[in-house]
Amino acid sequence: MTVTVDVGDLDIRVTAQPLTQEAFAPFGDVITNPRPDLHPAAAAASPLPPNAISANQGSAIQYRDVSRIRDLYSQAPSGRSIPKMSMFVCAARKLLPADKASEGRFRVGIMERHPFTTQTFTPITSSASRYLVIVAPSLAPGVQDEGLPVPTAGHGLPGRGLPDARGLRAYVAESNQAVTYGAGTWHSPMVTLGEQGTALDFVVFQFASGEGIEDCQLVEFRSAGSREPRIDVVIPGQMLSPKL
Ligand SMILES: NC(=O)N[C@@H](O)C(=O)O
Repeated sequence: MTVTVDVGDLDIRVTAQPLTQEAFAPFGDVITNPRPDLHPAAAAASPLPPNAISANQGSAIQYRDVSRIRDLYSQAPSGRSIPKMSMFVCAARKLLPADKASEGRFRVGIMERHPFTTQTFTPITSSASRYLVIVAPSLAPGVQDEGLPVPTAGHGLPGRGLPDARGLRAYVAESNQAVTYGAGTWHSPMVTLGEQGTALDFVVFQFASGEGIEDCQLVEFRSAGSREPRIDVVIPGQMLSPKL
């Protein structure tokens, strides 16, 4: 089910920032090797981070609980779920021109949420290597979202309410970072960055019931009259240039 939201003459420009756990914390988790400097061979002799253990006869480091996974379908109308692993092959999006020639701009027309489950996107080696993570907090409940089921109990959930475009945040992720959207977190469908014709492949893990309205709720931004809604993310030039 798609809810159409009239954003009137809203004109928003958000500049994307690098994806870090600290910046993204209100919306979910970033999963990346916390100590790329630490080789498993050295792990036996060096102190490890608190969530790490030496594993596989000393040939690996295991970092535990790297992301919160939630299955809240016991609170859904269906009351059932199964774990789902899928793959999304995400084409690099065409960006719009921005104020500076080096920058790119992405117009956000649609947001979605999975109210009863976290959703983890893990990139795997592909022709593209960066992506944009766009999220928004929830507004207070209103008449337009009355029909959308959400969990009523659970610590730290956004709860009811349509996306608050004024609170939009955008992050540029590298291919060594996976991201978990918190249950019920409004987010844009994946935006791969890179040359046209390239794509970034993701292994995606979530729970689902098979009931459309429980699994994925969509919002489309519209503007009264003929004008397109202006909810834009600006990607700074240095985040678009290939890595050295
Ligand atoms: N995030 C994204 O690209 N898509 C999804 O969340 C989906 O379930 O379709």
